[in-house]
Amino acid sequence: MENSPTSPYRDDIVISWPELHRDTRLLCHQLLEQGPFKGIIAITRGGLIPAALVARELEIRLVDTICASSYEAADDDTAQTMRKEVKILKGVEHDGEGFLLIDDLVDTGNTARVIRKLLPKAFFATIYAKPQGREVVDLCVKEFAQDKWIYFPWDIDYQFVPPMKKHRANP
Ligand SMILES: O=P(O)(O)OC[C@H]1O[C@H](OP(=O)(O)OP(=O)(O)O)[C@H](O)[C@@H]1O
Ligand SMILES: Nc1nc2[nH]cnc2c(=O)[nH]1
Ligand SMILES: [Mg+2]
Repeated sequence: MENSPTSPYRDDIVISWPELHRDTRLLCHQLLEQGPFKGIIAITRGGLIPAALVARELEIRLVDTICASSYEAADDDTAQTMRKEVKILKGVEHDGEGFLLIDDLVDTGNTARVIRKLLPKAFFATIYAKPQGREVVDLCVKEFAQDKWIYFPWDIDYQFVPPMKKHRANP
């Protein structure tokens, strides 16, 4: 997909539903070594689906949310979004002790840093991480370079792609 010249992202990683499911299950294997947890706190919105999958594997029924927003759609309607100040729309009233915080990914680490301050005692896990944010979380399954933009299955759609041969300069 097209990247604007000012974007820090140079490459796309597209994650399919089966890949997300498999990666989340890999995370769960490692989380089983860390628990038990009293409950899960999903960081909206990206953490909601991973948190549901983790809740199923770890048999946790107490699932709460921290509602955060840190990126807004760019004016030109590209999928990659502009960074804004992290806003907390809804928090929780404890320090996170015994709880598992789940988000889909950590990129710059801005969102995770703000949430870590609110819940310093929670165990923080994401499915994916990029280098600038990796240190902020306790656990992730896969790491990607800082210049990759990750498309989650809920961001994308199946569509027709012309045969590669049509794009070659000298057929
Ligand atoms: O490490 P950072 O640079 O802060 O970026 C990571 C955050 O950005 C995305 O959320 P976003 O704010 O786009 O909202 P969403 O989860 O509702 O899509 C993603 O789900 C993480 O929460
Ligand atoms: N979907 C998605 N959201 C993000 N928010 C910050 N970085 C990313 C990314 O790589 N992909
Ligand atoms: Mg998010």
